[in-house]
Amino acid sequence: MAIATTESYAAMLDAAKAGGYAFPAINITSSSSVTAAIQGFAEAESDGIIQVSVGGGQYASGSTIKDAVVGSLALAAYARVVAEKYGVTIALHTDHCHKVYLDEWLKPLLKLEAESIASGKGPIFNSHMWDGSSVPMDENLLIAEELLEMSQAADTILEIEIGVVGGEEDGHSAEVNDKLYSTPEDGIKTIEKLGLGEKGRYLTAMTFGNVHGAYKPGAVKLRPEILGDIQSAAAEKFGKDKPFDLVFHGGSGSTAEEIATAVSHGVIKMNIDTDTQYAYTRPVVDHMMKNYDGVLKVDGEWGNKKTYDPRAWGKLAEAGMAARVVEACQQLGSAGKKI
Ligand SMILES: O=C(CO)COP(=O)(O)O
Ligand SMILES: O=C[C@H](O)COP(=O)(O)O
Ligand SMILES: [Zn+2]
Ligand SMILES: [Zn+2]
Repeated sequence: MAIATTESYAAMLDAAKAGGYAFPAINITSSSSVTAAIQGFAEAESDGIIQVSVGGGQYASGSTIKDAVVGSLALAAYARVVAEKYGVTIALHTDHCHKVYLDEWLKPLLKLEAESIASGKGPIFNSHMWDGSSVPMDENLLIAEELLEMSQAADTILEIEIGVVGGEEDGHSAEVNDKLYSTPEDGIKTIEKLGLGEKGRYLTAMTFGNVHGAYKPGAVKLRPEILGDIQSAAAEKFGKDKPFDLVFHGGSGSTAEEIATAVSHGVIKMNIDTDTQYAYTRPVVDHMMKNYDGVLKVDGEWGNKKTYDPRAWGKLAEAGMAARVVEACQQLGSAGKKI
């Protein structure tokens, strides 16, 4: 088992929908965080999803280079090689692509993937997100329709955002307003434009108060039951039970109950970044503080190479992040679920 194929990714998503569980989708930005996420999935005996944001791709290309396509391809290539060693299937995804990044990031990736398919090779990523939250709904769906067509040529699944996820994502900050909560009308409009799979499979991030980042309890009002209302209205209109394959953004800091309710309404992918970032950094801070006079050359001493070797603290970081991935798999019900 290794990086998902088109078929095995579809099987993962179908199994999650039928089985009432969801996969964590973990943001990765470096070879070390790719390893950490996959290690976590392996420890949980769970298949999973890793994803690159435009900022993550820029960083991975080299912080002075900032080429999101190069960095995304580099992370995918690294993941493809190392994932072979872990007994789980990992899907590769790209996260929020706003309109301003379509031409420099998502469309070039989709074109490269279509070429790869046309020449008989497999896809590179398994799915990509178009984030139309900063344009009017009609334009969001129009662009989604175009990208869904491109996704078919690339053999990838498209994720869309209906409503607005709050907080920040690569410089895009959303104001807290009623768009944080999607409506049944939004759901019906989406299916009227994009169909029920016959134009290509898509995942939908319907918003229910989601916010990127982690906040003190009470600051974020998640209303996951909204997802049930949207699924029911669409089911009644189009005659298909739970027609949406839903995505939960801003997974960090959510309670087990909020997660369970969202999953019960058809969430099959939950994005986690802030909590896994913290889980990666926390053990490094601990290591540096405990080994202060080893990682530093204090008072003319020579420090201790064994403590400042980046592998010494890197593996602690990876273990910390992996443990948070295991927790996510347990909360989402994907632990022990492998295709
Ligand atoms: O939604 C996310 C990535 O798209 C992650 O959100 P958090 O950082 O709140 O976990
Ligand atoms: O969009 C939210 C994800 O956490 C990605 O974050 P980023 O844009 O800072 O890389
Ligand atoms: Zn968004
Ligand atoms: Zn998000």
